[in-house]
Amino acid sequence: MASALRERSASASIPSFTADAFDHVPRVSSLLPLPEGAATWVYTTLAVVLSLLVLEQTVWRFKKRHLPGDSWIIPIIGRFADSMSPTLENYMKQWNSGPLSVVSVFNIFIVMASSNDYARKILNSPAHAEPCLVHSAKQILRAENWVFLTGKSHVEYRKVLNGLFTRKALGIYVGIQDQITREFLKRWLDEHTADPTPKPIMFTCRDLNMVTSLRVFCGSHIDDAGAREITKKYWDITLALELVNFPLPLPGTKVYRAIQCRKAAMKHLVSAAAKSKIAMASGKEPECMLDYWVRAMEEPGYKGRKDFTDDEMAMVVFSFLFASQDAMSSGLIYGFQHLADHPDIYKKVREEQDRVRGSNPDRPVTLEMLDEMPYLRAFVRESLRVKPPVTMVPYKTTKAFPIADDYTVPSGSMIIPSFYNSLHDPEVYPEPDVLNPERWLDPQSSANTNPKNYLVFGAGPHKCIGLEYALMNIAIVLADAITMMDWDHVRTEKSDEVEIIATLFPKDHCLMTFRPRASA
Ligand code: HEM
Repeated sequence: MASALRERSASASIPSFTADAFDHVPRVSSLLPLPEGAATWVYTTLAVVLSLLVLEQTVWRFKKRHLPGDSWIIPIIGRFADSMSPTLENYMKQWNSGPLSVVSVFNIFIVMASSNDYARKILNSPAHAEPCLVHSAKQILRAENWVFLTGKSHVEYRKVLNGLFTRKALGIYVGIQDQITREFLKRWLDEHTADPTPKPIMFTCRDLNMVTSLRVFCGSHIDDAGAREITKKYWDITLALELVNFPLPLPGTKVYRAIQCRKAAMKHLVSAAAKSKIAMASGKEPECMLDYWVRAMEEPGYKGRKDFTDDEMAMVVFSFLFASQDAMSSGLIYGFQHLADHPDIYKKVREEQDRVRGSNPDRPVTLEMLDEMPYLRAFVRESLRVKPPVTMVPYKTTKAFPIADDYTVPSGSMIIPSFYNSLHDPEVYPEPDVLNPERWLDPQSSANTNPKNYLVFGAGPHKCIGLEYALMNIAIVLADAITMMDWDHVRTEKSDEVEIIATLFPKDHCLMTFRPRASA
């Protein structure tokens, strides 16, 4: 008996690899009561899924090569969770991990370029990379929008549109910007007089900016109800501007809601373009960008160039709203916050305003007056440098892009030049986090002698077309606000934290109080 037990336990502890040895192990098929055909299907599916997962990791490693980035990726979604709630700290970690680094989101291979040289190389290599903006941009703007054009057709389009931002054109817009700003500031003052508790200026600034844009672009060709509808719905577009969205624009998704907003806005913009053509044909004076554009198309020198349909004009105006609303709002809000937090700078900006406006604070702002405000212009430039509204612009490689001697970005990848490190380079901007408008006042300063670092508006063939308009508008709002009102920023522990909603905003949305100016 004892020897029999010994024999049995020995054979049980070290089974020999014969078919018999597995006789006591229940067969998998007996655990899963599947008909034989279905079992084959399940095994095949499992094998295919497993192979795809292995393939996914292998492709990732193959593309990544030696660049900093995850050693393996979360299957299918990759860093989707991070892209849903991006933080500046996470981005900075990524940018500081190397001049080129990689991430994967929904199997989109993404190369981040953080150095000035690589960022500029991407922006200036139209043969290898073109802007794709965020993932949802084509769905929101429509794939045929001019901003997606490349090469010769993009150059031709831009040649016409550049004409909308000449000094002569800006001279028309400045009066509209000044007038709308004053109307809004009066309303802010009334609201703060009725209820002096500090209020976040996030949405007040967004509304001011949207109404200014609509009136500059479309004048009275959009009625107040239309302007209100676009202003109200536009937030849905901002929310959809994540780096990578849920792939399908199904009802209920952010991209779906953004598309509905575009449709509503386009209805008003197409009608505005048609009304502008009628107004100009009847001999009226141009009062907005659309009028100015229609008039330019009627000039004899324009013959033979592209005629724009109402729909095409509306799509251009929509692209301007798309490109400007978030960036301008961010620039404005940080402009208010930075001025309020730096009383010495606030004082200098106000002194300059009083000097230029003399005894008449109600005198409408003109381009010539803005020329006499170098300190304000230096401040706006510096405020945008410290907190650049657009920290990066996604591009897509159209062919393999040999960006470095030891690395070629595969064709079809997303490649993202980031501007933050260029704009905070201590060699060019000593004490880069310090807000110092004076660095722009000395023509020999390293800030002025290294313009290639100032990437707030990008570079290359797609450099921001609205640059001068943007600088002018932020300057006018701050100039009017500092002339008409006294303001205080209520600092919270979140004032210096950054929230990324398409562009950068202070996390507490900047709590301000405004009072009528005590002394003129
Ligand atoms: C503070 C405000 C603004 C900032 C920071 C800003 C920044 C930028 C940046 C970084 C780019 C990408 C450049 C590139 O790919 O190299 C860009 C492109 C563009 N911006 Fe702006 N922008 C601002 C305001 C505006 C305004 C007010 C308008 C229109 C009125 C505008 C219209 C455009 C357009 C149409 C493009 C695409 C140009 C093209 O593809 O040719 N932007 N902007």
